[in-house]
Amino acid sequence: MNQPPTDAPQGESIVREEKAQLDFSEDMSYGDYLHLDQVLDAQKPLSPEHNEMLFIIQHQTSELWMKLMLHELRAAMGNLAADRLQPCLKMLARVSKIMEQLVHAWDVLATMTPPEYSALRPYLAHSSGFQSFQYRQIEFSLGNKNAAMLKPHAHNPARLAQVRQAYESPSLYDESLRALHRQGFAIPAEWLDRDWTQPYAANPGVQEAWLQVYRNPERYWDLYQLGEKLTDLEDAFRLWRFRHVTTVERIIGFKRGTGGTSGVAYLRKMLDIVLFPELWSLRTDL
Ligand code: HEM
Ligand SMILES: N[C@@H](CC(=O)c1ccccc1NC=O)C(=O)O
Repeated sequence: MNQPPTDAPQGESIVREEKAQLDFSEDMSYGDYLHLDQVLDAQKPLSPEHNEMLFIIQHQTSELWMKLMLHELRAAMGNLAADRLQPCLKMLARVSKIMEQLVHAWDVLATMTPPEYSALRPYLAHSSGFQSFQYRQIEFSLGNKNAAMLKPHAHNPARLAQVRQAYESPSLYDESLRALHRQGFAIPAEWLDRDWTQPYAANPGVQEAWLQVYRNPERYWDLYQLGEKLTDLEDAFRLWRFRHVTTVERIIGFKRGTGGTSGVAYLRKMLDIVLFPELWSLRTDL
């Protein structure tokens, strides 16, 4: 067997030589800064099941990533509204990477088998991801508006106000069309100022504007990049929806959801949603 040379620094001496800070009786430590006492004390299984820890941590980490996604999305929309395209593009790239991270996260949850989940499912009562107020804000910010989705938050006025804010505000795509207009593209007036609570409806004038951008990328480089960043984001979101419904089917089959929906059939309907329609349809005409 290979032995390390006798004069090689060992663990204890490495730490000593590096002069690492070791006393945190007065100083702020790693755990203090990150409030790990709170974060790591927030997993409270209700069942005796081993697999409930996976279920809780999967959802809590997803909610943390969603928190960052909303933070970036809001800032991206602020930059877009102020015609600061470059910072907006950088933030949208991060949002898509977070979404990709959440797509890959399904691999961890998919290690849970149907009998493992069935054992802890009764403890979930009627709670469901359907009631995620951060998820709903993301959907609304991306333009998937639906008044019925406000109802699960009615019992919590502060949360309801946050979700309603996203519901009543222009979406990322609405802001993109306003940016196109400010750069001289003919966007129909009713698409520039409308009742933002209504879902977006595709429009030939909007498609024509994007077509001009995609036919002249060098001339409209920023907007062309914006179009592709939006496409990246919708692409990643579609993958997330697909992994969700497939993971759900392999774990609970066609059982009704704890949130009261039909389950897989409901989630499959969500696969048909198109957030940025002209960015997809223009490709046929290029
Ligand atoms: C065993 C794992 C899971 C199962 C069986 C499951 C099942 C379901 C079902 C059946 C629904 C439809 C609503 C209902 O009636 O309950 C739903 C919705 C939802 N789930 Fe999951 N889910 C799982 C994991 C997750 C994870 C890890 C997340 C990530 C945060 C998540 C987020 C959501 C969201 C956001 C919705 C609402 C979707 C929408 O309205 O479009 N779910 N889930
Ligand atoms: N809707 C799921 C339950 C569920 O998945 C869930 C329950 C509580 C907290 C988060 C959940 N995740 C996503 O829907 C079910 O029907 O089994």
